Amino acid sequence: MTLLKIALTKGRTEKQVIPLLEKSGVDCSGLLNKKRRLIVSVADKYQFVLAKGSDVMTYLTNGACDIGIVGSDILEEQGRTENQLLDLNVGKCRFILASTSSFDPKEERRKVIGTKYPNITQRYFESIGEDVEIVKIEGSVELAPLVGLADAIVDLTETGTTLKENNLEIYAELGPISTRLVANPISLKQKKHEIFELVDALENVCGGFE
Ligand SMILES: Nc1ncnc2c1ncn2[C@@H]1O[C@H](COP(=O)(O)OP(=O)(O)OP(=O)(O)O)[C@@H](O)[C@H]1O
Ligand SMILES: O=P(O)(O)OC[C@H]1O[C@H](OP(=O)(O)OP(=O)(O)O)[C@H](O)[C@@H]1O
Repeated sequence: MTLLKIALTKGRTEKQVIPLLEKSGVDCSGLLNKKRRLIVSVADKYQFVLAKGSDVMTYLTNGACDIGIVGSDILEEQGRTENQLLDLNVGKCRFILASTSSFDPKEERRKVIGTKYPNITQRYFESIGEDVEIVKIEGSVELAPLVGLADAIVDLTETGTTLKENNLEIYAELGPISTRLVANPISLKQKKHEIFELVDALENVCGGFE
């Protein structure tokens, strides 16, 4: 049987995708009991490679995996939005510009923006004709305007709890995000049947692109 190698973003994405796989008929007990294992075979058909989100597309472009499951935030940041087969409609959140209540977006000086997403931030400010300085931060981005590291941040929000609990306000909406299934184009030719069997099964439970 042909094995489908799937680079799955570990952590939050993995937790949201496992129930979808189960609903589509894939027995995920191996994944649920994986402990610290990073490669898990499931149903003799799939080999899940548990990767960091920002590395998922590297496994695809280098031919190490056939399929990737990753947030559209990462695809947009990396400029790798092609070859998406399915919107899994989980991991839903939004890109926002946020800061403290004293932030004035109209103030005419070169602002400092803290973010994990420098390319998206650059594109957004270019689109509104503003030149900003971008400071790359790897996590807990909400800290930046609170400690004076940045005037504002571009980050993700889902429930709004993190912003609220840190007294931050939304100044602009930059677009929606969700988890996507992406194919390696070479695998799509070589393993077309296996890939579409999985895509069709998942599409029935997640709806696909709207
Ligand atoms: N608050 C959120 N609500 C819903 N989806 C989110 C949220 N935060 C992130 N995501 C989505 O889930 C993906 C993985 O997020 P996660 O927080 O696990 O990654 P991470 O910040 O890189 O974590 P780590 O550094 O611990 O690996 C993101 O790329 C994004 O698509
Ligand atoms: O609107 P909410 O539901 O509160 O979610 C938003 C938070 O979730 C993500 O952080 P994550 O938990 O991934 O931690 P991180 O700061 O280490 O990236 C994101 O960067 C926000 O901080």
